[in-house]
Amino acid sequence: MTDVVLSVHDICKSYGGLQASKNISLDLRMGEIHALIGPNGAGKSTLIKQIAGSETPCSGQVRLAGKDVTALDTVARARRGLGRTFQISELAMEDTVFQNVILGALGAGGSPMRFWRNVLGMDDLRGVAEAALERVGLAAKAAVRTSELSHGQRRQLEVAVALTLNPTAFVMDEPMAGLGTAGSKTLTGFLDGLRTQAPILLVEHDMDAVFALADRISVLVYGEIIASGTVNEIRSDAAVRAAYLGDEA
Ligand SMILES: Nc1ncnc2c1ncn2[C@@H]1O[C@H](COP(=O)(O)OP(=O)(O)OP(=O)(O)O)[C@@H](O)[C@H]1O
Repeated sequence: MTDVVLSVHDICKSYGGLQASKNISLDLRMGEIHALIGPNGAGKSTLIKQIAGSETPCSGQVRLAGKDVTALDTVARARRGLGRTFQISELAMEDTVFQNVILGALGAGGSPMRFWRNVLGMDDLRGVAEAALERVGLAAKAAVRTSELSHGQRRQLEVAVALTLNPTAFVMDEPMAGLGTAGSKTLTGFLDGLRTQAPILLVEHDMDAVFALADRISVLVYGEIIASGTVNEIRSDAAVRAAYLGDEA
């Protein structure tokens, strides 16, 4: 049996004359964190959007848990187990932590009430939300207004929202963005423990976090994967050092 949970095959995407994805193939395996790194404008977000379903590739295929999901929209992919967190937070800052988890779960269900009423009663939904908050360590903050959370706690709350759909894979776009050194360290520890629940495709510029977390790293430059390997392989790759890492390696 294959341990590949999520994969893209030969994805191409153009915006006018600009080729943002050039024949990209990569996979995410059970239990791992696979980091996707590269300079600004390399095409990381474009690839993530095609995986999540908010952009359609010109050619190529996205597969989730062995099924071709290329033709499905974001909601359908979320229902099939794709958990996503965003570069820019989509949380409702004036709502409580608990309301965000409930609303997030309802929203991810598409036409909210209809979907969830078919699947879960309100008590069950509360239970799902409470379990998700417990899992990310925010149970004690359930009644707190979201704007009062630290940036790091908001990231954990986004993960809690994603957890309500019991994801088989996570896709995270720059979760460390906006966090200080201490916040990044805390979130790094949290993500480290999350990979056993569902593997994580992690787009991240914070190289300390990437080197601490990644089982594998793929490097994207000008829409192309120029290298893929373990942390040590990538750190010592001359082309990667020249194109992106420089002294950070
Ligand atoms: N909707 C769009 N229309 C036209 N060009 C786009 C669009 N989205 C992205 N691009 C272009 O595609 C290229 C890849 O952009 P993308 O945002 O995917 O890069 P990135 O690696 O995520 O960058 P960053 O690290 O800064 O977030 C860039 O040249 C960008 O200007």
